[in-house]
Amino acid sequence: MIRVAVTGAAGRMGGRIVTAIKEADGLELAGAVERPGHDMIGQDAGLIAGCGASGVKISGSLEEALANADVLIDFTFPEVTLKNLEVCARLGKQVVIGSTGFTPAQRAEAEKAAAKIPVVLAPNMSVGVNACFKLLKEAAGILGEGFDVEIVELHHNKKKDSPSGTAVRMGEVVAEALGRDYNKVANFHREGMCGERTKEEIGMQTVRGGDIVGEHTVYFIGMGERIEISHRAMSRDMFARGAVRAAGWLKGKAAGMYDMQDVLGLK
Ligand SMILES: NC(=O)C1=CN([C@@H]2O[C@H](COP(=O)(O)OP(=O)(O)OC[C@H]3O[C@@H](n4cnc5c(N)ncnc54)[C@H](OP(=O)(O)O)[C@@H]3O)[C@@H](O)[C@H]2O)C=CC1
Ligand SMILES: O=C(O)C1=N[C@H](C(=O)O)C[C@H](O)C1
Repeated sequence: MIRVAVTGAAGRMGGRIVTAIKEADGLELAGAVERPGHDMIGQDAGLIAGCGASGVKISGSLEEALANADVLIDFTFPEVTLKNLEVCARLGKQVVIGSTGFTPAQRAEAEKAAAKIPVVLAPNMSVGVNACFKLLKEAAGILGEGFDVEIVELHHNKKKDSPSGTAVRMGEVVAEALGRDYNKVANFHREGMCGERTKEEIGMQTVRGGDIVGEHTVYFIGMGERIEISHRAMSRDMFARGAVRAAGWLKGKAAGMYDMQDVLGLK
């Protein structure tokens, strides 16, 4: 049995992950964490998730929640994730990270911790989005320079980071396939007399509103034709199932940084 602890257990993703662990074969919930002082501390994590009593109380201490766990699943925020990673590296626990919005410096910090323990870090745990990454590479390779690339993502009004981690990864995949540097060609802002579109830029547009779970479209726009590769998430459950699958996959893996392409065998 693989014993899993979950941070942000009372959050939007945390609850779905607690439920997905309960539904998975070979894994069990061993710990649940919220920030110290959170209203839900001391409550049963399964009851808060809506999947029935789990016997695991939400704790304000990561160390306590990890005491009986092999692996941590963390969907919180980069600053929190990095602190949690440090604790896991010290205690020799495996980690699955779904948090998004890492700066390059924060990403480098995560890589450092992953030299000590096996870590899966992915901006999107769904099979569909990971298939899209492959399709995008293929499409960009075929279409080449003749098509303008624009990426549009839509999310709920509580999302804190922009553009989404998934949209950034899509931009990186397309840029790499076209021999461009994403950090140089991504264009996040057009307003006023901003001039004609350059051939190289990749437009990154963000929409926020209501309860949209997550939608991503990459447009390849040519003269007289347009290709759109879209993914729409209908619920958070497939992200949670992906994270739980990654937690199972980590068993026996060497220290290092992995992503969902490794977990799904898509590399
Ligand atoms: N990789 C993927 O497939 C996906 C990634 N995400 C990413 O996951 C992250 C979380 O998203 P979401 O669940 O919607 O956000 P939520 O805000 O609903 O959840 C985050 C949770 O973490 C809690 N938290 C804050 N600080 C700590 C701490 N120190 N220790 C433990 N828990 C803490 C928050 O508590 P409080 O509310 O009190 O601050 C909250 O309950 C985001 O970065 C999002 O982009 C989301 C979906 C899919
Ligand atoms: O915050 C969210 O909700 C989501 N975040 C991820 C991202 O930033 O890519 C994945 C998903 O689209 C939902």
